[in-house]
Amino acid sequence: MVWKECELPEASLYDCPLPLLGCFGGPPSFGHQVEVGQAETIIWDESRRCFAFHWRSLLDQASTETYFHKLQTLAPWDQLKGRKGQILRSTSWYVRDGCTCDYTYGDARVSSSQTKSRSQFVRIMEELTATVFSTLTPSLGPECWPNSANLNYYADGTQSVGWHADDETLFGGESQDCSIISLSLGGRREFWIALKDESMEPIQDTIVEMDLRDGDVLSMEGLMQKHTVHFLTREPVQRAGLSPPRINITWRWIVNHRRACALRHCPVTTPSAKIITSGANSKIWTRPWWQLGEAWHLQGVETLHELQTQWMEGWPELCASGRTRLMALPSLCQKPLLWPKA
Ligand SMILES: O=C(O)CCC(=O)C(=O)O
Ligand SMILES: [Fe+2]
Repeated sequence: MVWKECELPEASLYDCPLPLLGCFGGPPSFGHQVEVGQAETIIWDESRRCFAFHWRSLLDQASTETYFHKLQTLAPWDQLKGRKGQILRSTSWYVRDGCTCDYTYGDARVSSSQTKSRSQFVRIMEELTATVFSTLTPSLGPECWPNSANLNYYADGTQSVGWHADDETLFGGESQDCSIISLSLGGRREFWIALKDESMEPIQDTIVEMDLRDGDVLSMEGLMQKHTVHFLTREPVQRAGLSPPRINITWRWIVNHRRACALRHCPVTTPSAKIITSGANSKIWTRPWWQLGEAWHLQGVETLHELQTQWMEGWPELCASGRTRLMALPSLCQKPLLWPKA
């Protein structure tokens, strides 16, 4: 789907580089079958700075079955109910590394403190986070992995999530780049994405439909939460009650911790740069590096801090020279990122 260009374009990738998770494993494909582990581009809208990618079967069946079973039985599920008392779905909330932020979803508040007593749940989530992110972004360490995840349990095809954006203040998605990565376990379900109008309603002729199957990963990146809404549909009535259960894990980066959280003033590390170290040289890949080809070599620069202090001054000339486009000088990343030497 190609959306009509936005009249008031957002900052371009050229002016404000953004490392896209969908590009970590090589050029993402557009609209054709890709190899396992490679991303397919679902949305590439530079004018709105909206990007979405789909990895089919990132996790194999043995892993998905194990994690499905463990999470189904051990996650501290809270049932969300509609006005008539019907169960909409169940949710659970996971935070890493001493964060105590809770999460509000509509009227429901999902507390993180309950997860403290659920050390088994935390262990499973740690393991699953490591499995997924060491596959998606092998060159980034655990300090760059998301610091939270929302989990949904859909008992059957009657349970769903209506049109919404993940634009809570915690994640900053209403106004700044915000990556959200979701993993599907269990039954296949249909997922829709659309541009939104001023009243947060989907614009009908922009709807992108896709299937999310067991083991699939979907990322929504850049300003997706500002410009679009998404929807997990109900299954058609005749088969809704028979559809197999599904668990969805949606990882996010909390960038605005709550006032009571000990991490309130701690810098957040997101994968805002891709520096590949090889030998004595660090390279920053140009963007899109598979089109422009040449990578920019940075002698001996190992941390983002060095990169910023040593290179920011020369940045306008570098861009103006047209020699290269730097892949990433992050807005969100306030902490130096260290990459291991090859
Ligand atoms: O279950 C899904 O795939 C979507 C869940 C979702 O959009 C959310 O939790 O915000
Ligand atoms: Fe969502």
